Amino acid sequence: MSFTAPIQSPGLSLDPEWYRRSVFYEVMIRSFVDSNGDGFGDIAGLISKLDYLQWLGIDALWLPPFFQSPLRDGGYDVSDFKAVLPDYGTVEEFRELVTKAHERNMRIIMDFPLNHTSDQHEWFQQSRADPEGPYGDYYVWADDDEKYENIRIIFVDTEESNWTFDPVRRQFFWHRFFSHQPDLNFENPAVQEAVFDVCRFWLDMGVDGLRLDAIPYLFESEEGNGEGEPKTHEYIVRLRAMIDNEYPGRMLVAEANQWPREVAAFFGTEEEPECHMAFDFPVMPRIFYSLRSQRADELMRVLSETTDIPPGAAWGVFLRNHDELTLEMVSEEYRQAMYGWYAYDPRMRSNIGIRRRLAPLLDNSRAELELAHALLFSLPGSPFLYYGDEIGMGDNIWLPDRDSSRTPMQWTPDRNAGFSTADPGKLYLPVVQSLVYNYNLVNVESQLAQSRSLLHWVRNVIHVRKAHPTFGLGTMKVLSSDHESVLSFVRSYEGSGDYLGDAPEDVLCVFSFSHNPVTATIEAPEFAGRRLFDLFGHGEFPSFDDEGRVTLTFGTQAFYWLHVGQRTEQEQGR
Ligand SMILES: OC[C@H]1O[C@H](O[C@H]2O[C@H](CO)[C@@H](O)[C@H](O)[C@H]2O)[C@H](O)[C@@H](O)[C@@H]1O
Ligand SMILES: [Ca+2]
Repeated sequence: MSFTAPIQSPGLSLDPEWYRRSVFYEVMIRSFVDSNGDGFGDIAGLISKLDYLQWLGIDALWLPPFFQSPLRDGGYDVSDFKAVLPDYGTVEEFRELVTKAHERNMRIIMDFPLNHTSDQHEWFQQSRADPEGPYGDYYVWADDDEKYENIRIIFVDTEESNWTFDPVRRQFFWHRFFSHQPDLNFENPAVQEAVFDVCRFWLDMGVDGLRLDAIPYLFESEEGNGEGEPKTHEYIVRLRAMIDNEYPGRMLVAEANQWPREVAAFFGTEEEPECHMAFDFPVMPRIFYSLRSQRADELMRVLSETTDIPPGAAWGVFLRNHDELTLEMVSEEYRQAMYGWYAYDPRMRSNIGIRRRLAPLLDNSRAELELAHALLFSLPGSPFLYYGDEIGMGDNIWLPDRDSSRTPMQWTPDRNAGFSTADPGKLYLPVVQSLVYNYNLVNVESQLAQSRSLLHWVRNVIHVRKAHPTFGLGTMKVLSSDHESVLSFVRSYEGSGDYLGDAPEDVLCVFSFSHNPVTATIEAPEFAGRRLFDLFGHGEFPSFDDEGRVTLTFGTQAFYWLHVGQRTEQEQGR
C-alpha cells in the first residue's frame, strides 16, 4: 500500500478544500496544442500553454481520457488504463505535466471511465476467449439478451439494445454506451480491486482528483433501473475511504446525469462520504432555457430546491463540455422548446441533446455570453470552463457525433490556427473556418490584442470571483423579485476564521434575462437599510430601503454582482 502526504508537490497551496475555491478548465489533450507537427495535440503542447492557463486564472485542469485507446469514443473507450496514448506522449511526459502544473499551483483532475472498457482491452479479449480464465467474469455476460429489460438505452442514436452478441464467446455482453464498450462486471471482486489499482497508479503519479465518468451505471439489478443502485454507492464509499486513507487532499467528482436528489446521493453522507464534487446537470439546461424564454422562474425553482449537501462537498457548475448539451434533465415540453431555439438543424442534435459549442448556441451575442458566464461564476459550486469557450470558439456540425465541438484550439490567425505545423489535411480534425467563427477572426492572439475582447472579459470576471471566496464557499438564498425575467440570489459567507483569513461577506447577484431593458424590485428584509456596491468598479448603487427592498434597472440581458455593505451613514446616525 502506498501512502502520500496531503501536500503532494512543491508549489501547491495547503488547502484541503482547494476544489471549492478552484476555477476548473476542461482541456482535451488532443485538441489543445500539437508540439511535434503530427496533427495531434499532445502533452508537451499542453505543458507549453500552462502559462496561458495560469494567466487566465485557472486553478485546475480536467483532462478527458488520455490512455491507450482505439479512439472510437474520444478516448472514453480505453484499451489500457496504465498507458498513455502514444499520439499524446508518454507516462514520463504526463508526470512532467503534473510537476509543471503543480509548480504553478495548478492541479490536475484525470477522467476515469471506470464503468466500461474498449472491446480492444486485453481484459475483454481474454474474457471472450476464455470464460473459465482469470478474466472470464470481468464483464457482464449472458446467454440471451433478456435481463435488465427495464434499463434504458443512453446512446439512442446508435444503439438498439444494451446487449450485443459476441461471436467469439457466443454469449451476449452488457454495455450502457457503444457496443464496442463492454461494461465491467463490478459484482466481481477482482474488477473492484483492478479499478482501485488503476486509481492508485495515477494518484501515485500525483494527479489531484478523478472525474468518475458515467458513475451511476456500475451495478445493475432486475429490481432497479441500473442508475445509482445501492451497490454502486457502497462501492464509491469504499473508493472514497481508500482515497482519504492513502491520498488525503485528493478529490473525486461524480459525472451523474440525473435529477438533483439522485446526483446529491453521490456526495454520500457525513458518516459515509462518496464524492467531493458532482456536476450540476439539472441547473445547466435551465440557464439556456432562461436565456431564450426570458423567464427566470424555472431556474429559480431548481435553485431553490437544490438539495443540501454534506459539509465540504461542492457542485461542479458548467455551461458546456466535450459532450452534447444534454437535455435529459428537462421535461419533454422544455426539451422541444430548446430543440426549436438551439437545434433548428437536425445535424445539431445528438442523442438527447445538442452538439454545439457555447458561442454558436448563443448566436455569438456578447450580452448573452457575459450573462451566461456571470451565472457560471456565481452559482453555488465551482465553475468548469470548456477549452476555447473563453474566446467564443465556434463548432463544425458537419463533423460526426460530438467531434463538432472538439476541433483544434484557435491560438493565432496563422496556419492551422497556430495549433499545429502539420499539413492541414493531417490534423485529427479540421480547424473551424466558418464565416463567423473562422480562426482568422476568433483566436487567442487577436483577443489578447483587444482589451475589450471576450478573453479579457472572462479573465477579469475569473479574477473578481477569485478575490471573493464567498462564491466558492458561501451559501445561497434565492430572493423574490417582481419581474418574471429577473433572477436574484444572495451568496453569504461567514469567513473562514483560519489562516486563510477570509472575511465574512454577502454578495447580491442579480440577472435579467429580458431582451429589453427592465426595472425590478428585489426583496431581502434581512438587508433593510444596507448599501450596495458593484464588485467590479466599486461604484455605489441604490441601497435597500427600510423594508429591505431595492429597485434596480437593467440593460438588455444584464447582471450585477453587488457587495452588501453596512447601513447608510445617515441611517447609522439615527
Ligand atoms: O464513455 C461513454 C460516455 O461517458 C460519458 O458519458 C456521459 O455522456 C453522455 C453524453 O454524451 C451522457 O448522455 C451520459 O449520461 C454521460 O454519462 C462521457 O462524458 C462521454 O463522452 C462518453 O461518450
Ligand atoms: Ca503531436
